[in-house]
Amino acid sequence: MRRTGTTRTGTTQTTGQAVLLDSVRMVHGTGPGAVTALDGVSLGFAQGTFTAVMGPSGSGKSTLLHCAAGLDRPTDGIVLIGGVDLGPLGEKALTLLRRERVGFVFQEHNLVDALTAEENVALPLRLAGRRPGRDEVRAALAEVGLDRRAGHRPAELSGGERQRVAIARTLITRPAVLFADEPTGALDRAASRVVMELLRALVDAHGQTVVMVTHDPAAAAYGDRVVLLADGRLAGELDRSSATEIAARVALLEETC
Ligand SMILES: Nc1ncnc2c1ncn2[C@@H]1O[C@H](COP(=O)(O)OP(=O)(O)OP(=O)(O)O)[C@@H](O)[C@H]1O
Repeated sequence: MRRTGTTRTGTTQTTGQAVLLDSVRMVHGTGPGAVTALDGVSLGFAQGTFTAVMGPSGSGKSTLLHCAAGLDRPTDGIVLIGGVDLGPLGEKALTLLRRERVGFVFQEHNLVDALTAEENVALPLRLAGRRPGRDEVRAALAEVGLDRRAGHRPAELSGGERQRVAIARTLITRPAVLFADEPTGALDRAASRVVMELLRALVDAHGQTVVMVTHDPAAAAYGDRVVLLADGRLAGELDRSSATEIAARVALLEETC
C-alpha cells in the first residue's frame, strides 16, 4: 500500500488502511436533474476496525458504501482498497478485486432460495472457479454458529439465521473488508443483536474490517466509531459511543439538514 489522501506534508500513505477515500465526489445523473450525493469525502477505514456510517435519509450513506466497495465509480476522487487504486482498473479487474477482497451484506440476505446454507456459502468460491472444501464451508458456517443448519434452505431458516448465512458467505473468501448496508434493517431486536454481536466478534477475534451503514443507533453502538454524513459531506465522528449518544447526534443532524 503506498498512496493515501495527501497529508499536511504532501506525502501519501495507506499504512493500516483497508479502504481509503480521497476527495470523493459522486454525481448521479446529468443536466438539471443531477444530484450530488457525495461532495468531497476523504475518509479512511483502518484494518481491523468496525465503522458505522449514519446520517439523515439522502445524505449519501449508500452511495459512500457503493463507491468504497467499488460497486460504483465516483465522478471524482480516489478510492483505494488494500492500497489498490480502483480508478485505473478495467471492469474485469475491478470485478476480480471485489470478488477477492470485498464482502457484502445487504438488508435482504440475497441468498439463493434453491440452495442449502452450505451451497450458498460455497457459491463465491465456485464463482471464482475454485472447488470449495467441505471443511472450509463448514468452518465458515461454524463461525456464525450455524454449522448444524448446513443442509437447510433459506426458507427453512429465520431472518436472523439467513443474515448469518449471508455473513458466512462473505467470510469464505476472507475479504479485506466487509461492507454491510442496513444488515439488521429487516430483523427484530433479538435477531439484530445476534447479528451485531457476530460482526463485532469478527472484528475482535479475526481483525476483520467492517464498514456498516445503519439507521439504528443500537446497531451503530457496536462500532469502534460512527461516521456522520449530511448532504454528501462528513459531518462529524463519534468514537465508541452509546446508542443514546449516537441517537442524539443523529437527531441534531436531522434537525439542521
Ligand atoms: N441512481 C441514482 N440516481 C439519481 N439519484 C440518486 C441515485 N442514487 C442515489 N441518488 C440520490 O443521491 C442522494 C444520496 O442517496 P443515498 O442513497 O446515498 O442516501 P442514503 O443516505 O443512503 O439515504 P437513505 O438513508 O434514505 O437510504 C439522494 O438524494 C438520492 O436521491
